[in-house]
Amino acid sequence: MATSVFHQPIGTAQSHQHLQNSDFHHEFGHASVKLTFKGFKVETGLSSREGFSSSRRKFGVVQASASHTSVVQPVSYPPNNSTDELRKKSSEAALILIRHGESLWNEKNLFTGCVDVPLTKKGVEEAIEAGKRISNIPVDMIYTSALIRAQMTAMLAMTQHRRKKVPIILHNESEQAREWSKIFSEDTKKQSIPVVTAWQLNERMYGELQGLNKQETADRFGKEKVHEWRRSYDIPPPNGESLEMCAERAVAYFKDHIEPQLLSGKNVMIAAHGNSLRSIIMYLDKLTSQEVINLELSTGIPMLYIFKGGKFIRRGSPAGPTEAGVYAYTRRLALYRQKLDEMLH
Ligand SMILES: O=C(O)[C@@H](CO)OP(=O)(O)O
Repeated sequence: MATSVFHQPIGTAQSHQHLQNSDFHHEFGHASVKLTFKGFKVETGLSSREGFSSSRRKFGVVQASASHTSVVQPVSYPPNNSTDELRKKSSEAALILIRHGESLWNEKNLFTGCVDVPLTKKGVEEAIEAGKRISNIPVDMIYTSALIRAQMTAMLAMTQHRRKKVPIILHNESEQAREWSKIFSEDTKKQSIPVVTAWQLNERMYGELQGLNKQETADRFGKEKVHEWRRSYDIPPPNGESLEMCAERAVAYFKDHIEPQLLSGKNVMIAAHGNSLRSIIMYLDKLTSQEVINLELSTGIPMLYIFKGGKFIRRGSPAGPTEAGVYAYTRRLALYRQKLDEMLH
């Protein structure tokens, strides 16, 4: 079997060869990935200055909306710069990314984009399986796209979580929606995980390809043209979004809304889509526009990053609920595991 990409430093030319390997996404899902947890010491991704300053700049917006919600604990920054630097250095949190399980249009091989299609039975099973893999990893906040396939995936995955907190979708679309979904028990709030839905995390908008069969489109316009529409970085499909355009809104959302949560020590799960997640991974792993072309994500396979000292450290895909190695990554995760064991036994 080929070496897993997680045996290799992601930031090297060699590892990008691995990213280009078409086995890449299968390897995420293979049980042997657990070996890769041992001695993996590569730091990749964000050198965060730019990201954080932009996060801070827009942070008022996050706080303003969070303060109206019933379950999100707003995060706040200390005013003083040196304390801020210290916090940046000391904070650590888990970030789980998951592409939704198979949808009914994945099954039919149709371009889906922003069409709101549900999961197949296989997709439901994939989401549950994904949930088992991450069932011991703390999750304090969930972000999903506005599309049902990502939301189903997040909710189904959480049915498997050992902590048994209840994921609750926040409704901030109007004052009335906020009022009507209020929770009046602090205890119940503590046993909840806020789920934020954001259109910015949606699949790229596929324009006039939405609803078309991928094979028939390739037969009609040529395999190369269709590959260019599907995987080039900056060439949009007819009247749709290029990956670059999708990245503009998805990565901006990540920087402005999700990074501040990670920075405050919240463990975050994002359930989204092939292309919105490819653009976020491009940012986290600092892939070039050439490298991202060959990055493929499987449906329903969670990917774990540790956010530490202002950097994203890629940890691969948790092999299963019994994989103790996952928790050795950071002291906080180890403590969380210990507490969880004490609580549940
Ligand atoms: O149809 C879509 O919306 C996407 C994801 O399924 O397809 P592609 O992999 O071609 O970007």
